[in-house]
Amino acid sequence: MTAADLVVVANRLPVDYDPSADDGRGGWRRSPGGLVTALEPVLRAADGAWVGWPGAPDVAFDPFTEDGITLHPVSLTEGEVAGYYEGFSNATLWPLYHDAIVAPAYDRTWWRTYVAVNRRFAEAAADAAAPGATVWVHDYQLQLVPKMLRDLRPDLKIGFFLHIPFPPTELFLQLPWRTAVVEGLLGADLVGFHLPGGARNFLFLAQRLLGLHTSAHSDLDSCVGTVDVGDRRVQVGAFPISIDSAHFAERVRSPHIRERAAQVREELGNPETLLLGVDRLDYTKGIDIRLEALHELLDEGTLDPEKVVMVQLATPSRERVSAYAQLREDIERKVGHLNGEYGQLGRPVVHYLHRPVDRDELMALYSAADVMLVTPLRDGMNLVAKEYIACRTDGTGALVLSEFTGAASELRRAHLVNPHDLDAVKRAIVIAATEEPATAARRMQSLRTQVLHHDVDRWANAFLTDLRASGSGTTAAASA
Ligand SMILES: O=P(O)(O)OC[C@H]1O[C@H](O[C@H]2O[C@H](CO)[C@@H](O)[C@H](O)[C@H]2O)[C@H](O)[C@@H](O)[C@@H]1O
Ligand SMILES: Cc1cn([C@@H]2O[C@H](COP(=O)(O)OP(=O)(O)O)[C@@H](O)[C@H]2O)c(=O)[nH]c1=O
Repeated sequence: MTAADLVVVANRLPVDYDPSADDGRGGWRRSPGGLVTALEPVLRAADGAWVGWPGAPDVAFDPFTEDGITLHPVSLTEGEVAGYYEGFSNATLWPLYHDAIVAPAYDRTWWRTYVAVNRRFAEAAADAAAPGATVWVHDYQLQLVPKMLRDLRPDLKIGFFLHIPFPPTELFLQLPWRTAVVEGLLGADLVGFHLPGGARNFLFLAQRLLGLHTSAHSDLDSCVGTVDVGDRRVQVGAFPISIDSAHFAERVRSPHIRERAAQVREELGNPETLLLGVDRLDYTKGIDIRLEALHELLDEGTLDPEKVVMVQLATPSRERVSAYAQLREDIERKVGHLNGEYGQLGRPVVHYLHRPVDRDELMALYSAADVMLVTPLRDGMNLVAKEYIACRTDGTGALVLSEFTGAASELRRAHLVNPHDLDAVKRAIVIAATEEPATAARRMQSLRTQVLHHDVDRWANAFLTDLRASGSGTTAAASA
């Protein structure tokens, strides 16, 4: 395999290996989550390489090419999946970075596995990159890779982007390995976050934990500051991610998706109001909140069970992490209660699917739904909110959106809610479902303008342009 000029390094490859697929012969399927949705079109256009885990333990594959991208699988043992992925990434960092919605666990053996696996990713990236290449490292699972990779390959341009929120500094300071994480990230030439707040928190920590000289700017462009690390100047910026908006807007118009959207409404009994939720089954997503809101609205008679139907897709996620197993029980109990009290024979009020749904079916659902419910307690961005808007090509539809998503900072005309305030969520659902059509259309028009103009190409270009320009500026150490 020839080395690539642009290399993406992420925990997952864009495809997951499922050993039980195809009657036990094994097969590949699309990986879950918004990171893959966002990066796949960017890398395909650049003929780049992607370094990542194939999603199953104890399998090893040589590099191969899929759809124009060279994939470099990184093998993990069962024990490494438990310590690095389920443990340190998803039972320590994920809850800590999402405002400690569940308590983060601090386990020294998980940390040691995280260090060892980060080193393996850094070595794989060093092998995949051509001389002077650009390497773009992604997300909380790989925060040590930038420094490890710089030590191996000082010739590379190294960028890092965090897809989840960067936490308030007092929460981050709980992490026993906080200094090593900040040092790891500072191996990059550019460290990017969705929002300026995350970038500012990181600048503060670089100064506080490592005593480094930092400067912050309040200008409107994407760069919010710099950190001087020896003779290098690291840029720190905010780059809100997006979707391939034009692709969604075009594909949703195809006849088979339109027909499927009409069929969905028909199959659901042509409800007056179709509510939709689309999430990984994650405690950050606030699925329980929207179910509670619906339950109370039905209890008090504000919504009529004859006229409203909710569809909730909940892709299985991180099922061996205990908080996720607990969440599944909770959500399924709530769905059962709602249907037990308000469903009819053959006509539940909540249709709940616990499996991944493919993109065309998802677009048909976006197209069919009157109100999209996006109510996370915390979310880095939330691409689902943007996908729904891109699919509303006729200008109808309404979005109820948590203030605590990254998307809320751009989608100001959505029905913004504080998900901790159940009455506010209920009010927003009712307003979204009943708003006068001309007012709703003006809202949707403004949301569509935002999403169609700020697409994933713009995000990637902004990041890569700043990355390629990084390294300028003289630090005190360099001029001494
Ligand atoms: O790989 P998994 O453990 O199955 O999780 C799926 C992905 O979830 C997270 O996605 C985030 O990235 C999105 C795109 O930037 C963003 O919109 C969303 O708010 C985030 O939650 C995670 O960050 C990825 O690494 C995972 O692959
Ligand atoms: C439920 C479901 C989702 N998708 C796709 O997954 C991503 C989700 O991205 P988002 O940023 O909203 O959140 P996370 O990354 O999961 O934290 C989005 O592109 C959805 O279209 C899917 O393809 N199929 C599904 O069933």
